[in-house]
Amino acid sequence: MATTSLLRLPLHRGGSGSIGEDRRQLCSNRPVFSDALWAALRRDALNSPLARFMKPTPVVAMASSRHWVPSASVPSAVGLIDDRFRNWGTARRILYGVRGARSGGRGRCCTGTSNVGHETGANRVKGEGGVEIKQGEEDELVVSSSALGKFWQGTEGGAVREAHDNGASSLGLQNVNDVEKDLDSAVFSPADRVAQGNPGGLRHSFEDGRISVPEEQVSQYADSNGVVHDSIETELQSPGSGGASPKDNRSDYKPQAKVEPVFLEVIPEDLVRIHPDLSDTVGLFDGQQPLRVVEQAQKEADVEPAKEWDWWPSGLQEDQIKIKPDVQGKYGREMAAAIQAVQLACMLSQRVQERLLRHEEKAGSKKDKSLITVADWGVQAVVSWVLTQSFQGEELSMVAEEDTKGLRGQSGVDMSQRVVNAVNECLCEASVVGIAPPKQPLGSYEVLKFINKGTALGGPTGRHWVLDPVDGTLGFVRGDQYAVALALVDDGEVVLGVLGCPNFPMRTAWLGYHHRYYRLAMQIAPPDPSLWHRGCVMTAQKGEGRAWMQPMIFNGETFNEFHAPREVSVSSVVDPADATFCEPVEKANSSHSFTAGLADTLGLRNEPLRVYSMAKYAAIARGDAEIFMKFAKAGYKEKIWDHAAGVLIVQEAGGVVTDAGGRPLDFSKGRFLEGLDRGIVACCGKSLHNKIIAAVDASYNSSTL
Ligand SMILES: Nc1ncnc2c1ncn2[C@@H]1O[C@H](COP(=O)(O)OS(=O)(=O)O)[C@@H](OP(=O)(O)O)[C@H]1O
Ligand SMILES: [Mg+2]
Repeated sequence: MATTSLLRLPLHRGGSGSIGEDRRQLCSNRPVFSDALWAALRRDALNSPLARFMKPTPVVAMASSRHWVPSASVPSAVGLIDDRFRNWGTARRILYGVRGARSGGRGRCCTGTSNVGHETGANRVKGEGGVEIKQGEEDELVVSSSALGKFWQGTEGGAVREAHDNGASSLGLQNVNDVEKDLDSAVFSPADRVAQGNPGGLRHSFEDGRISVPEEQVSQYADSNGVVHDSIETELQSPGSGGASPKDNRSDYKPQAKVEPVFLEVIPEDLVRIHPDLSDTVGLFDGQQPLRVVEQAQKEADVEPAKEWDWWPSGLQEDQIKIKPDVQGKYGREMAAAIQAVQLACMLSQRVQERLLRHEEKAGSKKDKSLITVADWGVQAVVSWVLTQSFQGEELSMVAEEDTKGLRGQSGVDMSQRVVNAVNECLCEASVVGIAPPKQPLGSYEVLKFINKGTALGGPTGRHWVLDPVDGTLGFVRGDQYAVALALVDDGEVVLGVLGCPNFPMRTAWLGYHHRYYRLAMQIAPPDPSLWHRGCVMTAQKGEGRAWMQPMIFNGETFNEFHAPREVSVSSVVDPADATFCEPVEKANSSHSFTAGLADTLGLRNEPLRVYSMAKYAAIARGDAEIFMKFAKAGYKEKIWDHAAGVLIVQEAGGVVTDAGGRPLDFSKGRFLEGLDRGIVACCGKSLHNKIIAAVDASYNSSTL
């Protein structure tokens, strides 16, 4: 049977460091007796890939608790119950580290920051020099160090990186020698070590770079899954606990190292229970188990009080809400919910965009440097909430662009609070789309849970909602076009598409004006609704052969006959000389030179229409343009949420969409459009489409794509 090493370090209750009944209480100046801790950390580390970078150097971990992790970050503690450490039975979260070992900086000691569990947002305390200890049911700290080695990766050039989910956490240590040098700087003198005594009561010695612990201190421990672990029993004590102990006397302790070992965090075991069965973890929060873990996290740690709404949100009483979009067809029920979700979510995105333009809100960036805003998360939460409300008791699988990584940690606290506020601000108006608002505002934990529902993997069977909460983020932050795109994939086929384009006016003529202009104009003199100045929502169901457009709900109005959908259809142009093609605004997303070459070959005379987002599909579906082409750089994998809704709407409006080889796009392979041949070509009709595919074939090999 596989064994992992586990060190169980009982923490003593009482004294100034006590964590007592109130688990949120901070533990200040709680020394963690490092010989014990370090022994635990090193014992397996020395048998891990990290070992070759390490010297047998005891480092003292001095915990002094200062930082409290706000409840908003707690779901992040369970947010990645997926990969690296799944072979654990149970573990508690330990963050330990050394001040100065900052990510990306001039790290002074390779200890850095780590979780002994899976990714828990360690970065938020990195470099802050504080320690936090949250207490679980039992006063016991469990350190399992077997995964430590996995946390670190040696790269080809000998560089050490944190194999942390947050890719930004390179320690900036360039080679093995640097690591060793840095470790040297963290050595505490033997005299210090003697002075420290061996407070944990753990006897061990270092020989040939390996740590050895006397047999009698090692016992076996079986976790709840029956996995047997080696365990070492020793003690951690807080300064005031239990009277005169040699361990208490550490307030004058001063490490000689330039770097100061810092933090340690423990969270209740249940928060980070890891499911040994892989099937429990696939799809993350999609399965029951992980959600239960989140639930547990809420109970244990989310202290945010649920507040009542101060007022009945929209002025409508629940029993007055009668509006329900009446949608027929096989997926009529789903379509009705999808329209409500998109209409409501667009209210949120519009608000956020206005705030961005007024500089009251700002965008952040993701790991891949792409932009993200409150609206990306907020829309995802709102759509997820509406779908959950609409299909209560039914399983909900959602493949969506965002996850909650960027909302974790210290840096994410502020953003997550803004997201929660935006979501509540929006949900309290849910009755405008015919849904009763929640009885009380959602807490941060709930909002993050709704966002996390989007982590499903999709695939060839079953129903999966596919969502791009803000497509065309660049356009969005620039105050330009963007789309909220929701589709339903049933057994691998897109069967329903709803595309909300808040800045894409119903009437094409208005496209000539920048939407900021007419927004301004509207404030001065509100125009007649028949001017169709506002954004639109386009919809289609598979097999209907028809596509629809309705005005976006605006300024808190409720659904009414004006919002009834109007049918749209593609352009009837067949002559390339009269056709207009759309393409992404950014060259980085699609080669403008390649499409210019194609346009030339085909005799397209009009200037390309460069529009952000899936509004391009909307433009084709309603005849504003004839062709949409996207040729990303080789190696870029298109995501299903960037196309699903738009593709169906164009097809049902009478258009043709394929890859550049003329094959249908395959939405059955998970989160990516696997097997896509070169690029995407959407066209108003077959004959134009055939010409483009032929032209691509003729010129692709000589292109630099
Ligand atoms: N390198 C690269 N190549 C191709 N495509 C990429 C690339 N990087 C990102 N993306 C995806 O493109 C989505 C934006 O497409 P747009 O058509 O709106 O592009 S553009 O902003 O008008 O240039 C954009 O969607 P959002 O992230 O939702 O904005 C991305 O999914
Ligand atoms: Mg997108």
